[in-house]
Amino acid sequence: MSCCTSAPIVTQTCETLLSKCEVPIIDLAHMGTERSPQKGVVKQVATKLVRALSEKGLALLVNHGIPECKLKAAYRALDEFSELSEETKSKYERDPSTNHGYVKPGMEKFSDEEEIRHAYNITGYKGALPQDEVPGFKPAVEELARDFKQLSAMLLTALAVGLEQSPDFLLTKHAHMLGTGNETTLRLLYYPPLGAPVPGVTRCGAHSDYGTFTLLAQDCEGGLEIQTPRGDQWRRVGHLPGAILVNTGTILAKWTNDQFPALRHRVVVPEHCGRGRHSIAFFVHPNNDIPIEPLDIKIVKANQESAPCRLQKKKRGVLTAYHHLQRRFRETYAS
Ligand SMILES: O=C(O)CCC(=O)C(=O)O
Ligand SMILES: [Fe+2]
Repeated sequence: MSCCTSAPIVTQTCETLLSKCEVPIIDLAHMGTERSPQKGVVKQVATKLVRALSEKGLALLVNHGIPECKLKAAYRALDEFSELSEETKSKYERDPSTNHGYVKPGMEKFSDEEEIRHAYNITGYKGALPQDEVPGFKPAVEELARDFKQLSAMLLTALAVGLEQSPDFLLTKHAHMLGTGNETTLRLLYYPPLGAPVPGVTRCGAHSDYGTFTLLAQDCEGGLEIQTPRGDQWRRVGHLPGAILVNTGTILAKWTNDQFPALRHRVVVPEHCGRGRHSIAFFVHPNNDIPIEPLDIKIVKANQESAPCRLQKKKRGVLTAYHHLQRRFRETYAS
């Protein structure tokens, strides 16, 4: 596996949101667990989370409880899988009916450019994992999926508290994360090294995520950029070792009437010879039957009056979480 310690260090001269102190950093230490949350700490996190997601659309989480060694084990597992023959990999290809499985380079496109990445989606539909070919794959992804699910449950609790709802207001909408009837997905990503930028080739085209929120762990290769809310600029996010990024997805944006914007983001090829990028995304989705329409909540922003969310009358033809997602998949997957 390419690793941050063995390759020459390229001095990063470019500014990032992180280097300009423009990404909120939220410390999750001592939040407790889903069963015994530390209410005072949850409240503090809740305030910071609502502020970060409403003002910036993203935050970096530290002391989140997911150890780096588990992330590295999953990075390694996908590296090993990517090196298998095309014929072997094709046995594990993504099943469009469950979204589970391997997505080879070129299969999923967010832009007109060629997008070179290997992805392995792990959903709650108990699809195949390459146990025989890569023995470390299953334990690595099972442990990580459990950890990401726990972290997401704590964040959903904090978010509900921050929105002045009962602590389980959002959790109940996500009751079946990684079970049937819920499209929450753990996704391992590997972008092989390209040497230098190649015209017409990118790593991941611009898009916003489809779910409630996404948690993203990444190695030190860099390349992740977000579009500023006015849409006029792309900014590098930067890398804070050990931190996990949280960003709003389009479902949370719809629930909050865009008061939590779903940031568009992309991954570009580094200007200097890169070593390959690894990242792990955990896409948090509500249960399939949950309607996606503005929620009846008020969002209290610092120094502003609370804004009512339900600005429109209930419309006919409201999509459920499931139909919302299928519509987005049709836009991005080659058939
Ligand atoms: O690799 C990354 O850092 C981003 C991946 C991503 O945005 C996605 O899969 O939705
Ligand atoms: Fe994304």
